[in-house]
Amino acid sequence: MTLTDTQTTPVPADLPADLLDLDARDPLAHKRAEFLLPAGVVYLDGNSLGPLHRSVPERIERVLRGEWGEGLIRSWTANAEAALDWMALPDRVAAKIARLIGARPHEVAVGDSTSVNLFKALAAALALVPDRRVILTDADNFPTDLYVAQGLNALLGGRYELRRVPNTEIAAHLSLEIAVTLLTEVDYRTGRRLDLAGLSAQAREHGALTVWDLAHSAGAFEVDLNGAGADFAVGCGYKYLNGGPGAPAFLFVAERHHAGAPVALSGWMGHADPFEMARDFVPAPGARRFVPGTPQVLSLSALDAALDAFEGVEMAELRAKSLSLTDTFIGLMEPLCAAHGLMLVTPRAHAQRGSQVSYRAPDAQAVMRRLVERGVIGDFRTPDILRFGFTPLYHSHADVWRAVQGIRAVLEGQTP
Ligand SMILES: Cc1ncc(COP(=O)(O)O)c(C=O)c1O
Ligand SMILES: Nc1c(O)cccc1C(=O)C[C@H](N)C(=O)O
Repeated sequence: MTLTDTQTTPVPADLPADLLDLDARDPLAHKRAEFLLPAGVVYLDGNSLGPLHRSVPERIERVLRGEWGEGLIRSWTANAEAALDWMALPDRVAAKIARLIGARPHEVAVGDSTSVNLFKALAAALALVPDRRVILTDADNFPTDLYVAQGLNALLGGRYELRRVPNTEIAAHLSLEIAVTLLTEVDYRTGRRLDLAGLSAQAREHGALTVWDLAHSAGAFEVDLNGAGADFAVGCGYKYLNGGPGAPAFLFVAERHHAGAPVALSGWMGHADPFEMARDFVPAPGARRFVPGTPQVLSLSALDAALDAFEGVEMAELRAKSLSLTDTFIGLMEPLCAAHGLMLVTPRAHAQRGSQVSYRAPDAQAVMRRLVERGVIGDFRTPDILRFGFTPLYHSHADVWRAVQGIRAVLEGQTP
């Protein structure tokens, strides 16, 4: 299959004029050409794995042959003045992510997986509220968030209660018992978006700390962690940030916690001076102390290159387009829902919607399998969810139209 400049994809002949007009006025339309996508595919799964950014293959080639092949170990420190040294690569990537999530560069650490960063964040947060014993979370939180909390609690002698409540009832369950709220801003199944600012403020009023999972937020719309007074956050590098499979994740630690938050995984690369080879851990300044080991240079380089897609992008514009895409999709899907028994589970209210649209559907797994065969790539999530992710950097309203035509064909049992 060839990877193509998706700008060459022809506009469907039957595209309604209002959608054509929305695409003609799209201030982000030029971004589409930066991504390499397979021809004939409508890719609605960038919320699981972002596509390949045009700059990545060239960057990886340069890192492989030039920096690794030729530079060898010298590349850890070479060309620092030109910001090309590997040692400070995590910091450069952190600065790019910081802009997208309303953080300052030294509040963001990049490395490890989201799960590992959840562990570090939760361990630090719990230690900062030593007199409380309840972790409040969403009953339907992403499994890794629940498993990490369970594992950490077991390590801590089982002294915490993991209180799981529906994500519509978090505020009602805040009390003086809660040590930490462990919440994912956008629900991976339904696409429901929580009120990060409001819940952070309410948690603070109750003396609880917040750990936010931004897996389905970072790069999808503007996030303002400091504006919200959030304490800790984590997120994935391979979803809306397009860093590639297994890309390093990020961890946000608000500056006010740097001095007091314990570093559970205190490794040598989080030391203030790793090559001093000192016997005792002295943390590096800022959030970098939370990345214990050697930076993952190849995957960090891919993420670094892919993040340039956000350069010059106004996040409010990104959000406006995301809402326009999801509104259009919801509207076009309405007759199909009525005819084929699909139920929209994503909130219609903009403030409560991430950048995906999901439906409960009869026979959802088989429907998604047929959709993928037709080139409309979304996700099936248990037990009966069809999930479609929209990414304003490379989707057009014409893509939404194409996707709905594909869904109609599958639901009506047409053969490709
Ligand atoms: C909400 C959420 N958190 C975390 C993860 C992933 O964590 P990790 O990067 O450790 O696989 C995902 C997706 O896999 C997710 O949807
Ligand atoms: N991380 C993933 C992987 O390694 C394989 C397949 C899917 C994923 C995902 O990211 C799943 C995703 N977090 C979700 O929201 O469903």
